[in-house]
Parts: sequence; structure tokens; C-alpha cells
Amino acid sequence: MTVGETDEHLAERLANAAGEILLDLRASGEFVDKALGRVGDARANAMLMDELRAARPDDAILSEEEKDNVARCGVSRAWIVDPLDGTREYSEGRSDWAVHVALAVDGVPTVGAVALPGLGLMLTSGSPTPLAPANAPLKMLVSRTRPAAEAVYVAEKMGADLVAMGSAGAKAMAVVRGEADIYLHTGGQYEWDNCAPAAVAIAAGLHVSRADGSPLVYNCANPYLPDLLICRKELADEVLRLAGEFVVE
Ligand SMILES: Nc1ncnc2c1ncn2[C@@H]1O[C@H](COP(=O)(O)O)[C@@H](OP(=O)(O)O)[C@H]1O
Ligand SMILES: [Mg+2]
Repeated sequence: MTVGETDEHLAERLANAAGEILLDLRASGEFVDKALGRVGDARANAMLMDELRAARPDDAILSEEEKDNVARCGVSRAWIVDPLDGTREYSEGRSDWAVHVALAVDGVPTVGAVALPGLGLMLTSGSPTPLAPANAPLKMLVSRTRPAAEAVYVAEKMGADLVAMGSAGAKAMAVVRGEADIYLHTGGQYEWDNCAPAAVAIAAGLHVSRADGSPLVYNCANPYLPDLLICRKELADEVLRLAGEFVVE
């Protein structure tokens, strides 16, 4: 524990440490395929839980890899953590995976760190970087393995190119980094998949919402949070209109 450490610094330090664990484990060759993902998830989670409990004993924690306790809902400050987002891609030796460490305060994604260890990058809500100009043609990110039909529809209507990528964090950060312009997902996700990405994207000045335009709310009793839109602000109205149009068709 670092005395007097800010929430921003804690999130970044822990996301970085989990990324190191995951990179070292993969490089060791001790595990492969699904076992590599399973062990990586467990080891990164164990470190994150130990560190968070020591550093912030009064805060609640929600982790993909930890048994949930709904008592957390009565606590204002909740750390929402995905020790390894894009487990499949990590196990396959790819670079599109992430570590998410976020702090939600009264349901709002307030602090976030998203490590992209495979790319040697760390993006945080504490030190946002300026947005690059939009891509021409526009680029729309979708899941490699389960692209949302709404996203494919919206991309086609907007003349945007589809870019398939693993990991919610990697996709959200591709928008923050200017590699793409829109990340629209529907059909399933959990709070840990998108809380830290949402916090970083908000700090970067992007539009962040549910796919119907309503706010993303965290630390809910049911952590299922199945859809989101992260995009350049000037594109949000059109994406939301088209996504709504798809639903009613
Ligand atoms: N339909 C769905 N239902 C539940 N989780 C989903 C989902 N689609 C994506 N996810 C989760 O969102 C993350 C990013 O997925 P994708 O790469 O397909 O975009 C993955 O997290 P994990 O790797 O932490 O399990 C994945 O499990
Ligand atoms: Mg995840």
C-alpha cells in the first residue's frame, strides 16, 4: 500500500501490475490455450483483490473473477475490475486484450485505468490525451467473435468500415486513440467489461452511453450491462438514431 495514493494512481498502478503478471505468465510458456486464460485471470485477480482490499478497505469491489456480494450496492464507492478482458485473445497470443481497473462513485464511472499490455500502452481517466481527427472513411469497431447486428447495420448506413477486434477495453481504447471512431455493442456485457473503458473515454471527451442513449449506471445489483456506445461526440446523434431504427425494423 502506498500512503496517500490517489484513486487515479492506484487504478493505474494496479492495472499495470496485473498486465505484468499476464505478460510474464504468457512468456513463461507454462500454460497454453484455455488454461493460460484461466490461470492468468486467477493470478491477476488475486493480486488486484489483495491490493484493493489493503489500499481501500472501506470501498466495495466487483470483479469478474470474484464471488459477488450485493452488499456492495449500499456502498457509494465501488471498484469494478476485469483482470483480463479479451481472455480468448490473450490465450491466442494476440495483442487485443486489456486489464480494467475502475472506480464508480454513486454509479458513475469516475476513475479508470485500461492497460493494453500487449501494445505496451496504458490509458487513464487521470491523464487524457487529445483526440485525433476522425478517420475517413469512418471506422466502426465490432467484436471479433460476436459482432452486434445493430453495429453492422449502423456501419453500413454511415458508410463506415468495420474493424473486428477482441476485448471491450481494446475496442474502447482504439476510439480514444483515434484508431477508430465508433464502438457500438449490443447483446451482452457486464459492468467489468465496460466501466474502466467508459471512465477513460469520458475523460477523453467522447460520447459514452447505453445503445439507447441513456447513461451507463454501475454498481447495480445485477451487473449485466449488455450494450454501449462509445464514439466521437459529433457522431453520437446519428449512431443513436440508426441504432434505434434497427431495433424497430
Ligand atoms: N453477448 C455477450 N454476453 C456476455 N459477455 C459478452 C458478450 N459479448 C461480449 N462479452 C464480453 O465482453 C468482452 C469483450 O468481448 P468481445 O471481444 O467479443 O468484444 C469479453 O470479456 P472477457 O474476455 O472478460 O470475458 C466478453 O466475454
Ligand atoms: Mg471482460
